[in-house]
Amino acid sequence: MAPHADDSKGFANGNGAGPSSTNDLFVVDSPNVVYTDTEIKSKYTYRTTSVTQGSDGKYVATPKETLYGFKVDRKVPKVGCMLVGWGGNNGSTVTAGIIANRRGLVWDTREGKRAANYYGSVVMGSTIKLGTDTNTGKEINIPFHDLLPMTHPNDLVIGGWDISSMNLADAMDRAAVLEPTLKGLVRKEMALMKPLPSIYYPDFIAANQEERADNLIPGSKTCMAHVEQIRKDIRDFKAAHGLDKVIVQWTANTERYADILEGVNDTADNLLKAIESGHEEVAPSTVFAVACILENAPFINGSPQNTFVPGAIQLAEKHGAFIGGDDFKSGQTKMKSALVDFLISAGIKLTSIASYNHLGNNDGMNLSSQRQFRSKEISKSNVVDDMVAANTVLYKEGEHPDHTVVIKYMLTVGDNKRALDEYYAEIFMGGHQTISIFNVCEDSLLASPLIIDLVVVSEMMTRIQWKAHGTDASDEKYSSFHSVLSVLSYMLKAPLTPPGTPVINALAKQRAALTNIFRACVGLEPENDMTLEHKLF
Ligand SMILES: NC(=O)c1ccc[n+]([C@@H]2O[C@H](COP(=O)([O-])OP(=O)(O)OC[C@H]3O[C@@H](n4cnc5c(N)ncnc54)[C@H](O)[C@@H]3O)[C@@H](O)[C@H]2O)c1
Ligand SMILES: O=P([O-])([O-])O[C@@H]1[C@@H](O)[C@H](O)[C@@H](O)[C@H](O)[C@@H]1O
Repeated sequence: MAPHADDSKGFANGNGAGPSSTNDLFVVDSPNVVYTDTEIKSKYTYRTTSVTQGSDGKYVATPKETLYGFKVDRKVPKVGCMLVGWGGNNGSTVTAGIIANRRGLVWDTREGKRAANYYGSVVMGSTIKLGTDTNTGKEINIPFHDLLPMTHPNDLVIGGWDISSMNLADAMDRAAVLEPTLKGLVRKEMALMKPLPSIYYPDFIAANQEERADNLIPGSKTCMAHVEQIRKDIRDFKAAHGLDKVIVQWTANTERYADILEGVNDTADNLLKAIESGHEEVAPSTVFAVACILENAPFINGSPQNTFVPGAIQLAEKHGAFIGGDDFKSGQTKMKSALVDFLISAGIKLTSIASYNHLGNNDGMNLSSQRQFRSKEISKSNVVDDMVAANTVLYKEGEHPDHTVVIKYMLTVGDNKRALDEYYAEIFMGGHQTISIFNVCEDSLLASPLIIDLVVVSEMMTRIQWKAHGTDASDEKYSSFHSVLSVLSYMLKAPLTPPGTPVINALAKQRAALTNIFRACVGLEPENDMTLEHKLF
């Protein structure tokens, strides 16, 4: 008979319900995992290695085990996704994509018929290794989405804000991303979608954005009324659609960095006071973050600006609200975070990276302004830091490859960004390796699946709790993960992590962290690819 959770005794076998699987695909048969109709509880031994360095400089590595308990709420709620910048290229494209998938649309193109899909979504388009077939020894891989009871993007209710009043059908035309045949199939539904008015503080985005700003909440700088209006919008959206939960994402224009000022945005209290007093250094994206934190709606920043000033992070921690960011990792940088990992972990000394791109969408027009470009330059440059720092064989302390980022606005190519990269490296005995890449990134078609992944994973994280297993399980209460959702890093260029914790940019490590944390929630060991079963016989 399947084990059944009994918190008074911790994890104990009992006469519980049969092992109803987390889904139709699999069930974990283990004394460390118990299923009830509402929860999955797992006991997980987290194995790490603690290292100390003796006075002789020698390292001492000590294997360490920490026992955790995870609890997953199996009830998939009704989820809303509110996008800031809904009328933009990404917002209109992801909305059309979800409608097309929900309705199973097929449309004509010059290359023949195309059907709706979620390609580019790690949750909906990739698989994870469940294990090895007992009889055949072959790998059994399952869709990542089936690992835990995650919400399905087809079920998401989409809404949001934009400083442009354009309805989503016209915004889709303005974006010029999707095939006319597909647009025709979703136009009627999207024409009924109109962004809520938003806050607009001209100094934070390029002046060339002013002409589209015709859908505004009054006030050109921060005030508590703006926070309250956004909170009300979230509540009204939730009520109007009978939602259990709302996730908010910033896919609006890239803002300039805000100065970090003592007494203004350095603490939660000072940030709230600064908003109350209308301080000019509080950005619209930070106002949205504060509103979402106070409304307990997870807020994800898909752009590179420093939305999460120290006061915003402290406020999120204080309220136990989830935040994540920064800057969708969609194309050129995603490639970089994989290629640099490959080169450096192969012992090849990368000495320079030249990353150039040009694009002709509104994002590119906004980035043609230096202060907004600077935000993007930072997020596109820092992505190699962890990989370089980890290899002290190739790089001396403080040594770093030359790295330049150039972004140019060229209207003609529209949303189909051209990314040209050159990776130059030293190899064996004075040789060199030069890798030159020409990468056409259809930016919104690459970013939209990330918006979906960020919603699905963030929402899943609101239903996962953990506890450290001491001697008496009954006294321990479950807690949520830290407010800063660093588990989202795979989708982001500049991953936000809890203060004082390391930033990991290597793409493979980011994906492993995400999949292995979800595996632990059903009591499965991390995937380690040792495949000893195929080596030791
Ligand atoms: N591949 C990608 O497309 C990609 C990758 C990484 C990051 N991003 C970031 O995602 C964001 C959106 O990209 P996009 O191509 O959709 O840009 P876009 O310019 O087409 O859309 C941005 C939208 O935000 C709106 N907006 C601006 N300020 C606003 C405010 N204060 N409140 C509400 N709406 C506001 C604009 O009117 C516009 O409709 C940009 O910041 C971009 O840098 C995009
Ligand atoms: O994700 P990625 O392709 O490296 O980066 C992209 C940049 O190349 C592009 O210039 C910018 O407009 C997009 O917002 C995105 O940030």
